[in-house]
Amino acid sequence: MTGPKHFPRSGTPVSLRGVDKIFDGTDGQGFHALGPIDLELRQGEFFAVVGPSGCGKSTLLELIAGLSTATRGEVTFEGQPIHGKIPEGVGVVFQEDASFPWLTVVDNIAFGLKRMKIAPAERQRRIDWALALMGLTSFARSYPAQLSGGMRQRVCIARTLVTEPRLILLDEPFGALDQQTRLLMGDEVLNLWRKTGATIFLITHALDEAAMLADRIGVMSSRPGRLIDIVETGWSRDRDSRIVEDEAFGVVTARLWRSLREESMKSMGRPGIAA
Ligand SMILES: Nc1ncnc2c1ncn2[C@@H]1O[C@H](COP(=O)(O)OP(=O)(O)OP(=O)(O)O)[C@@H](O)[C@H]1O
Repeated sequence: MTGPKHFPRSGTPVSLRGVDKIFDGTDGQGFHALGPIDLELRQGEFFAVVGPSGCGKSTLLELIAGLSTATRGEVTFEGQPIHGKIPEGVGVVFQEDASFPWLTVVDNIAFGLKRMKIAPAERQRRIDWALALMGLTSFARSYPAQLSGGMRQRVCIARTLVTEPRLILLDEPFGALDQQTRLLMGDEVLNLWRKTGATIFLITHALDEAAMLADRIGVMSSRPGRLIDIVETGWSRDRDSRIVEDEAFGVVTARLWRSLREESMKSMGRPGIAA
């Protein structure tokens, strides 16, 4: 049982240059949600973004996913401008449990392949691989209601994985889960990241989650969100959730909090309080 085989090992999977997002405001004024943002993801890296509530994290992910269009600047995936739809090779997993309750686990996962013209044998290979990778093989015939929240989220990840994305976008995928389950789901994601070779872009409000999972962490300012710091964690590729016991983990989370504290207070309308 094997996963994707032919991933490019060099180049820039995602590039954002001078990107701003301005929504139409209710009073006729534009609502500057994001930017300007300049960012280049590295091939095969795990990049996380943290930032205060409402700073534009989901907006940033939607721009990369092709679900929204930049007002200014350019967003590219593997050198091609992104607009209008999710590019082939990109998979997205959202926060909410998006499994289909009327389908079994295996049918939920197969759903991700529906629009792709794939021969039955290859389909089955990918489904078996994703079931095994996400630890769902013995639950293949179960319905989502028979699974825990963590397992349902694994179904959603598996549904994305069968499309063999080269870039996986995760928007607070563990937000609804308890702390222990989140740490263990983090291990699952690190495992799939190693096994697929995909580039991962994760949005999270949890500093410990970002610190545990990512190679690099972008810290965003309060709205309009800009990148005010990029922290390199320096973890080895075979890390897992035990990294939280490491002294260096405390150093990374402390640096993130230092960068974020003032910005978080601004987003709560309380600049400088308790400085
Ligand atoms: N379609 C839209 N039209 C108008 N305003 C929007 C739209 N989508 C988002 N916004 C606004 O843009 C800002 C950024 O929203 P976004 O959801 O990207 O922030 P976030 O950092 O992901 O927030 P949170 O951490 O609370 O989930 C918010 O003020 C939000 O209300």
